[in-house]
Amino acid sequence: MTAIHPSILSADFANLADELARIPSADAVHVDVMDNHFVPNLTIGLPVVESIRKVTALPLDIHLMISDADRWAPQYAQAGAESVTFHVEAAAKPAQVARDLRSHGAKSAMAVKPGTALEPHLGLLAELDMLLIMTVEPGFGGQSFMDQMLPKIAAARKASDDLGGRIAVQVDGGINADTILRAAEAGADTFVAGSAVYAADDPDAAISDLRSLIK
Ligand SMILES: O=C(CO)[C@@H](O)[C@H](O)COP(=O)(O)O
Repeated sequence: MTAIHPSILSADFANLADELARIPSADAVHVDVMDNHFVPNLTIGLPVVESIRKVTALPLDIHLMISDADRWAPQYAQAGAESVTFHVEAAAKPAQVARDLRSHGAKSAMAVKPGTALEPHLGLLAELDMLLIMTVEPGFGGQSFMDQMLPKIAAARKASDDLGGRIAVQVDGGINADTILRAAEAGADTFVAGSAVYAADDPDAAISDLRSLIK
């Protein structure tokens, strides 16, 4: 099973309800929360996520690019997110964060930046439902896919398969018609696409086009 999660980072933030209505076939909406501390960019926080929850029936896939994930992550689960991704680099007790997310009814996911090795953190897999392999430096949309992350995607796939394939392998950054197949062949099954979807005249058609490339 594969899934396409459009990132609203490339959408019009002044018209989010309309922008969400343009992607009815998305498997989930990817919401990038940035604090200008963990990453050098500032986007939205909890109140906006709560408002988004009210205007779309699509599942919310929250990607926290914020410091102190231990404190904030559970609140996004309480806001109705289907999944909450925290960065392992930003969590003091990642296993506890993952448990907290699940206890609030959300899937728990852990992200690693391009420079962060995956192996030291594989002991957390039992607490996780998804691994996010960043394929750009987090912070901005419209960057180029880092091919050097392909082995890390493959390692995440193997780690998931060793546990029966239960854990989704998400990729985020530079996913478009030129790169999605490489990421899929390396083992990714969940694809975040921002500019490739929202720069298109018809974002929902762009989702279909991406889907057709990995079928
Ligand atoms: O988390 C991030 C960026 O840090 C992403 O979710 C971007 O929004 C993806 O945008 P594109 O690379 O697809 O334009």
